Amino acid sequence: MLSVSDLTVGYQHDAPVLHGVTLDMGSQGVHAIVGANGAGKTTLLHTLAGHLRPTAGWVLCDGHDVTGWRPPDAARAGIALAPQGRRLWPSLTVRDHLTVTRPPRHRAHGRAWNVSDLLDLFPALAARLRHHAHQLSGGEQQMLTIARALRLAPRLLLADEPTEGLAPAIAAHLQTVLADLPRHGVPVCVALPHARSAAALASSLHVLTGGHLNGPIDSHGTGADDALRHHLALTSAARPTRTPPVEHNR
Ligand SMILES: Nc1ncnc2c1ncn2[C@@H]1O[C@H](COP(=O)(O)OP(=O)(O)OP(=O)(O)O)[C@@H](O)[C@H]1O
Repeated sequence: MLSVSDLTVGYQHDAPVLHGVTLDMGSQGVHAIVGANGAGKTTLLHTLAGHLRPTAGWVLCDGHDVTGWRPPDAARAGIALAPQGRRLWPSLTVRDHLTVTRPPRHRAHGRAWNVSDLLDLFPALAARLRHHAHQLSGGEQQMLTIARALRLAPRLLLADEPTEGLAPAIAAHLQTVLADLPRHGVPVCVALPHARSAAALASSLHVLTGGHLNGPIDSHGTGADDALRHHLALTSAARPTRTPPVEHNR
């Protein structure tokens, strides 16, 4: 549903962070953007969500040119961002976060998620409904960040480093939830620093290095040249144990 072509984006006009990035995300699966700190993952996701305006290239949504769109335009098209750093509202409770967030009117809807659906997805939040965001653990805050984004009934969820700083067991739980979202009708684009966790989660991987995007590579490493495969350390141990829903929407 969302694609970018030859995209150049930066914060200063003469110093682009992303160079000629081309990426096609279909309406299924989990797409991972893998890159080291500072590679430009957030820059790419923020451009998709309308927070940054490219200096060159195109953004297409359902085949329409939406280059330079603003966040409300992206939200109306069904793009929801679960941002790095979570950006929860400290004075609001968990229940408040889930009830004040609603899909914008006059927009393209994905699956509707009511509060009980979200508590089924994240049972740990059920006991925390009256707690304020700042009283939650890091893992609970991340669950709430994803749950809040799902309340927008997205057609595509952008998740920026959702497992950053979390204990391995909590990170694994969140990865499982994200990997299952396409089965609930929500494709995902997730930015992650490590290829191993991305390979366990995603149906296709792209790698950002030096502002250039490589890939797609499927979860078996197909599509990677030898140098990139070595870089990713996509060994058999890194492969998912489930059968991945590899898609061919390009
Ligand atoms: N608001 C900004 N103003 C100027 N430069 C920025 C800004 N935000 C990010 N950058 C620069 O853009 C580059 C890419 O940053 P970005 O946050 O997109 O990377 P990232 O891959 O998400 O990194 P991380 O994993 O550390 O979050 C970095 O060199 C960063 O310093």
